[in-house]
Amino acid sequence: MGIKTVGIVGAGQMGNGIAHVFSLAGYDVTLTDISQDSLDRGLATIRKNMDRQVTKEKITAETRDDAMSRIRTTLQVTDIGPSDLIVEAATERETIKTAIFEDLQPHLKPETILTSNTSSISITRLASRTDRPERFMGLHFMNPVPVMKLVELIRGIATDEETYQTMLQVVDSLGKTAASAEDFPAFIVNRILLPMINEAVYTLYEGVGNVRSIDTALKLGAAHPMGPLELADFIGLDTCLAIMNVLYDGLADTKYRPCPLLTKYVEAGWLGRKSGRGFYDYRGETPVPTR
Ligand SMILES: CC(=O)CC(=O)SCCNC(=O)CCNC(=O)[C@H](O)C(C)(C)COP(=O)(O)OP(=O)(O)OC[C@H]1O[C@@H](n2cnc3c(N)ncnc32)[C@H](O)[C@@H]1OP(=O)(O)O
Ligand SMILES: NC(=O)C1=CN([C@@H]2O[C@H](COP(=O)(O)OP(=O)(O)OC[C@H]3O[C@@H](n4cnc5c(N)ncnc54)[C@H](OP(=O)(O)O)[C@@H]3O)[C@@H](O)[C@H]2O)C=CC1
Repeated sequence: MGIKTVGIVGAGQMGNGIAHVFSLAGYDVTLTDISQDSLDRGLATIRKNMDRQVTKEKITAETRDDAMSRIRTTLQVTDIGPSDLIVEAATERETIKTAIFEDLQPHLKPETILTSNTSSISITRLASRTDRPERFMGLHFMNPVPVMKLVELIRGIATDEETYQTMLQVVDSLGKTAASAEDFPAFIVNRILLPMINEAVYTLYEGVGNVRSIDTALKLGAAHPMGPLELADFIGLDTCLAIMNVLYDGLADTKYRPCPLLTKYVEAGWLGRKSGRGFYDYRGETPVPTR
């Protein structure tokens, strides 16, 4: 099926990045969120990131203006019902995602494809709560979306071949590369990445190193572009904890036990960059380690 219109749920760091790449690729995008504030911030971020691409001569000012004009925002999730493709990118909590799909269902076209950008939650289970498990897939972008080349494609047990082929074409049209993963907790990237981040938090918790030494060690010693604690702050510590809990519960193996220090940061509301404080404090000129 030809995809022209895309409805995106959640205007947070992933949702606005996903709107950015779809609109630049020529799709008509409608972005929805539960708060006007998040929609305003999401649009401002898209504009800022496109401005940066103009400055770096990756796109022209005209391309940016065309793309921005293809993005609409709405507080009513039902407004995105008539889209050809839905990308759900709301908070990483299964009850939230399920409720969104339930609210959307009566407003969808029969042929609409549903996708979730979930980092870890079972696609089969999310799909089973909708009226179209055969047209439901995991479409997992990486952060920052405009920069990272990969999109993981996850088929649920019932996803049909046509939907999979359509989504392969969509990923290609965005200039990204797809990697297909089976539907097991946290798929491929986060099955490997999050235990590493969790281990970095244990390394901090046990006093093997401080925030700065752990990040410097992995950046300069293993050529990672960001240290694991800096990356955790970038992803969002709430999201990191949610992914570890899905791994721990879904695979029933103690090796995925979330570090108590990660839980403590989340309980404090220190969620990383998005809340101004995490393993680093971002409220001043330069980030300052909190341990
Ligand atoms: C949790 C999940 O479910 C899955 C995940 O996403 S896990 C997270 C995966 N992501 C990562 O691992 C990111 C690791 N970090 C990096 O790769 C790099 O630090 C980074 C790309 C984020 C920034 O790179 P950097 O070199 O430190 O900064 P910077 O020079 O500002 O940016 C590099 C390029 O990206 C561009 N860029 C950075 N952020 C951007 C954004 N949000 N939008 C558009 N362009 C952006 C910059 O303009 C720059 O472009 P040029 O190469 O043309 O100069
Ligand atoms: N962060 C990352 O690096 C990555 C995250 N992901 C996944 O993407 C999804 C979003 O993550 P991310 O963007 O980081 O999270 P954010 O917290 O930045 O954004 C989530 C957004 O969803 C909104 N939201 C919450 N409930 C609803 C709802 N019922 N309807 C509409 N919008 C809602 C939130 O609004 P409010 O703020 O008002 O609550 C917020 O604006 C998650 O599933 C996450 O696992 C995937 C790849 C990478």
